[in-house]
Amino acid sequence: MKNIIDGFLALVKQRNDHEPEFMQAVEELAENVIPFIVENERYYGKNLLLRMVEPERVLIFRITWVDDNGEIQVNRGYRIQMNSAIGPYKGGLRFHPSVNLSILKFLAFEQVFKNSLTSLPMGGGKGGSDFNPKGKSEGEIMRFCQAFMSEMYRHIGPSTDVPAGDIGVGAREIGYMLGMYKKLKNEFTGVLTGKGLSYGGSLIRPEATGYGAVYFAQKMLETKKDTIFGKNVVISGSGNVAQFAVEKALHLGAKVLTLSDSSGYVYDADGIDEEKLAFVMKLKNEKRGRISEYIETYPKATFVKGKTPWGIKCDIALPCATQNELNGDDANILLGNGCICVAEGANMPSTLKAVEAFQKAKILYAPGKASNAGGVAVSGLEMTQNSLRYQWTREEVDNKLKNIMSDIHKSCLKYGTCDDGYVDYVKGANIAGFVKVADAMLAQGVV
Ligand SMILES: NC(=O)C1=CN([C@@H]2O[C@H](COP(=O)(O)OP(=O)(O)OC[C@H]3O[C@@H](n4cnc5c(N)ncnc54)[C@H](OP(=O)(O)O)[C@@H]3O)[C@@H](O)[C@H]2O)C=CC1
Ligand SMILES: O=C(O)CCC(=O)C(=O)O
Repeated sequence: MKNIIDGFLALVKQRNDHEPEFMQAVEELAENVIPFIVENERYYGKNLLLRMVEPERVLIFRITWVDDNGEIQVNRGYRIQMNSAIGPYKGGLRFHPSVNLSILKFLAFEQVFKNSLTSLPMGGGKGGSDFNPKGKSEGEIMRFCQAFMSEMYRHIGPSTDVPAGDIGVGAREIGYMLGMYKKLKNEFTGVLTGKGLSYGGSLIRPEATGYGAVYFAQKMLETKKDTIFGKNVVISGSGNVAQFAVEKALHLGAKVLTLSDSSGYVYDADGIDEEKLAFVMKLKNEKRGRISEYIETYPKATFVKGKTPWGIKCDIALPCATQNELNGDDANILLGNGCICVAEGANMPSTLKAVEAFQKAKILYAPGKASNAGGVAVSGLEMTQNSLRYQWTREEVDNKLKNIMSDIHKSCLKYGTCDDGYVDYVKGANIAGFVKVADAMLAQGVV
């Protein structure tokens, strides 16, 4: 089996050399899916995985815009239309200086299986730009978003490709992009999700990824007859996903000890409560400040510059910042400190070595494609509401989100429960995600 997997990975690497993040995501999936394909005649010999690692379409385009000093700026835009077997391409847009083809291809690849797990009819895609929103004025952000959409509108549509937010793209940016799309196409459709409530957005979409990750952690703990109540939780990031992971963890009676951004982390031994969370939301979403400013208002907390929070003793860790933010050494420190559960809010935040360590220790460990699927799931529900020209209540959407997270958890149990009872959530998510996409591809022929 190892030879088959190695041979497959060598072939993929040949075509995608210099794309380490993409290869990491492919390797993690291939380890589980290739043995499954070999054991199942229905999927064997059809080159399904080889087809899935090749994007259906990669769009790379120039974005030009004028900054506040009148200088012409040039950025690179991307949209990876990875797989449309089960529905229109669906996935976020990331605006961050680190954005490149490898990062967006790994995100688009993971999105295919994540979207499949939600059981909603959504294919997988991802896009973005190397534009850095930090320090930009409101006018610059708007002009950049308009310039981005002035090319992207040709390639998307409510039944073709439906982008949303990701790092650096929230409701503000989605609003500016929708405005431009509407102007160019002269139509009001649900072509983007994560919209504001007054123009077709869904209740609970901002909360969905963070809430969903905590719902998933809760489901994992239930398998051990445990709950999140009273647990110490360490969270990284302080953006959309992290903020609502804190909120739901607090609702369920946990104590949250940390938050972070790319400059370091804050540790608050007294716990980040509702009031402190409201401060962080204002700091990050309105003032667009740095997490280090937390200690100016809450001086009992400490700020640790340039470090990640994994050294803080906890029961549960929720990485909610970015890819590869938690390495093998971090994983061993968490395990040494008694951590029993890791649910990823971010996409691929744990390196392969970290995943290996969690699995070897047999703790509850959920990969992002399962535990952070709540965001795209509610995006799918936003698409449904747009098609119906209707808006469900907060409770209705939250209940649907809970049910979807619970069903994803069941799918992981179905395909990931080992002979000794240990649940390999990575295997479960990879195979469950694969099956639906593979069945659709088989039904649609070689296209
Ligand atoms: N939004 C969503 O619905 C979904 C998001 N995700 C994933 O969740 C993660 C967070 O996304 P989201 O909260 O939306 O994004 P935001 O832009 O709202 O927040 C990102 C957070 O991560 C931090 N961060 C970004 N890059 C780095 C880095 N290189 N090192 C350390 N910290 C970093 C940011 O700090 P700083 O401000 O300093 O850059 C910020 O605190 C991403 O992996 C994303 O792909 C997954 C599913 C859905
Ligand atoms: O809501 C969406 O369409 C995409 C969310 C996303 O980018 C993700 O799940 O990583």
